[in-house]
Amino acid sequence: VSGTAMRASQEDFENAMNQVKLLKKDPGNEVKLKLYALYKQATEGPCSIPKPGVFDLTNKAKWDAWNVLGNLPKETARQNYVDLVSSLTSSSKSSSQAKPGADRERQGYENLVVTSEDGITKIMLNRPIKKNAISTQMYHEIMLALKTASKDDSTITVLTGNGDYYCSGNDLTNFTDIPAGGVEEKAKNSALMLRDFVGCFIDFPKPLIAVVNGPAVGIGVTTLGLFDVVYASDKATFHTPFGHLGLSPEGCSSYTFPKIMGPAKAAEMLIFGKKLTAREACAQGLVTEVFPDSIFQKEVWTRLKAYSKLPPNAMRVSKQVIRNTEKEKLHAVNAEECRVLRERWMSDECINAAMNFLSRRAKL
Ligand SMILES: CCCCCCCCCCC/C=C/C(=O)SCCNC(=O)CCNC(=O)[C@H](O)C(C)(C)COP(=O)(O)OP(=O)(O)OC[C@H]1O[C@@H](n2cnc3c(N)ncnc32)[C@H](O)[C@@H]1OP(=O)(O)O
Repeated sequence: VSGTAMRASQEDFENAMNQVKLLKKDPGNEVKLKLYALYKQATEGPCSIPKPGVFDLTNKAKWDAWNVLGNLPKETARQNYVDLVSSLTSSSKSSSQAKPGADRERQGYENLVVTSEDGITKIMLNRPIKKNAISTQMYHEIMLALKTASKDDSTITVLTGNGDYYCSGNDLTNFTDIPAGGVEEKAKNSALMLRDFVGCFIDFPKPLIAVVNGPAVGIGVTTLGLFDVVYASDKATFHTPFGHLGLSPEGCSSYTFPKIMGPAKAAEMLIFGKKLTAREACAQGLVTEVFPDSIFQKEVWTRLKAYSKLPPNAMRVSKQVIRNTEKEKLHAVNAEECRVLRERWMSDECINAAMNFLSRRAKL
């Protein structure tokens, strides 16, 4: 694989890294080693670590693959990485069956349905049997969908849920998938993932609207403080049971919620886990408007279609003027929340709460 015609940007490189995590088919060890080597070369330069012993087969294979790249420049390695990922994703696309309407519906996501129509990109969480709980794969899919939507030709972007729930928060089975490096490694990687995930909401450049079709829990609620507009069905509820789960707030809610509803109301939600009805959430400023469930979809989409026809540049610029004064602060809050959570996830309080749910001893 070579790529000298164009130079891949850091953003292209990061997108390619996300795409690798979403590959449906295992590309095989040879390709994985090549990806590993190009990644190391692109990020660290030529291999300078000691050669592993002959019996350390895996690390020796990785070392060989990296070392063989010699003095290949970092930029070239980055471009080759992007080219290689692109060849993997295009071959997997052409081998999967095209669905009718695929021009408007972006396929390739396992737990999202992403459509673009009437100037609106709709990202729908699509795991209704698990109440749209967000698995690790889904965090990556949502990040990719948001990054793609930020660059497409739609004027506004909507996040919503399929089924009776908007989102039941973090998938608690994420606590069971512990890698060889143990719970510390999992907590470290999860904190990085969460920071990137919330960062995508902070940096989203166009109007971002939540269409909250049903109950929202945990991170499905906290991230609402980073949307521009939140419409809710009167069947929706808003629950952040961090205390019950031995957790602490995320999604910048430790900053946005006190700002939106005042510190006392925010504390009741974020420390004591008080569940709000849609009307209460609206009265406290977290929700823009509540609609009876029977007319929710019709009313909201009629309104959004009208908004999507407004001049796109004016909408973008207005959003940025509103957001830019806060951006640095929001990123700092996000980093601090993730730092605290990394500790929480390793606490007995948190691990016991997750295990109680998973062993069906507790539910919210
Ligand atoms: C070591 C470190 C690892 C850390 C990894 C962290 C990664 C980033 C974390 C970001 C921080 C986010 C925090 C949060 O979001 S906190 C909130 C977490 N959510 C919950 O606690 C909700 C748990 N669910 C429930 O209490 C109930 O399911 C609910 C009230 C939502 C619905 O109840 P109902 O009776 O109507 O329906 P069921 O319980 O029968 O649900 C149907 C099936 O869906 C499964 N389900 C629902 N929610 C979740 C969930 N959050 N995680 C996993 N699975 C969920 C439920 O088990 C049912 O499945 P089965 O049919 O197979 O039994």
